[in-house]
Amino acid sequence: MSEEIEWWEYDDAAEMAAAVAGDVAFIIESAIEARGAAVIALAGGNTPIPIYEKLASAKLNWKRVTIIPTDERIVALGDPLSNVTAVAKFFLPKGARVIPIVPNALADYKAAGRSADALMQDLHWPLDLCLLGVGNDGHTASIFPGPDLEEALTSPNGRRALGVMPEPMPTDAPVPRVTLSLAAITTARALMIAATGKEKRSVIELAIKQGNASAYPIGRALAGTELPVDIHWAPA
Ligand SMILES: O=C(O)[C@H](O)[C@@H](O)[C@H](O)[C@H](O)COP(=O)(O)O
Repeated sequence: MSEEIEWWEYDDAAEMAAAVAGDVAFIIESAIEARGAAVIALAGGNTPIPIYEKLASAKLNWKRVTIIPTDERIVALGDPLSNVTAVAKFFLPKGARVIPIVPNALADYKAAGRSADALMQDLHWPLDLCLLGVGNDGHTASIFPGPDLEEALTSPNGRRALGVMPEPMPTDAPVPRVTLSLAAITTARALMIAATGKEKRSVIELAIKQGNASAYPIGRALAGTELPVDIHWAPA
């Protein structure tokens, strides 16, 4: 269980974006200083977009930064649902290496997961940062309830990614996914959550109370890390 969970509350999403972008920039700089490069995973979805906008204006040695999405919807690159496409828009022009974890929208989601996992073996682990989003149903990255939940939660450390068929399908993006495993998330050197709205806040609070017994994937992520975790929150 994370020893220290700290909530950071903001007046609005813009204020949150500026603060989180500042923290992420600091982590990237420190990693470059310590190891010559930074490898980070960034959440998909809509909430972090203003954060990425701010972060992209930071003066960093972007050529030394590798970015992967924490999870990807299995759609073609360039599709409006593609998480890496949204992230790449901000950071490719800066010179960062943005890696599509699902370069080809394979029909077999498990094969897509295996291919993402193979691709990730070439990266430097652990991640310097994993920035997580949360769904109103308590999912994080693409660790969703369904037939692959147990595998996502319990796969061993060396398994970085897997395919997931959410059940029920999330209505905003009803497609199978590839996600970082819980092990890949919780072994990151820094873990951060960015969420907005009362509903997500209540889910996270309940998940923290439930700890390792939580049915919410975000609860399992918080229970599975030893790191201090910052939860950044703003009203919707
Ligand atoms: O691909 C995805 O769906 C995301 O990576 C997912 O884990 C996201 O963080 C939450 O669903 C919150 O999404 P919103 O920020 O859009 O509410």
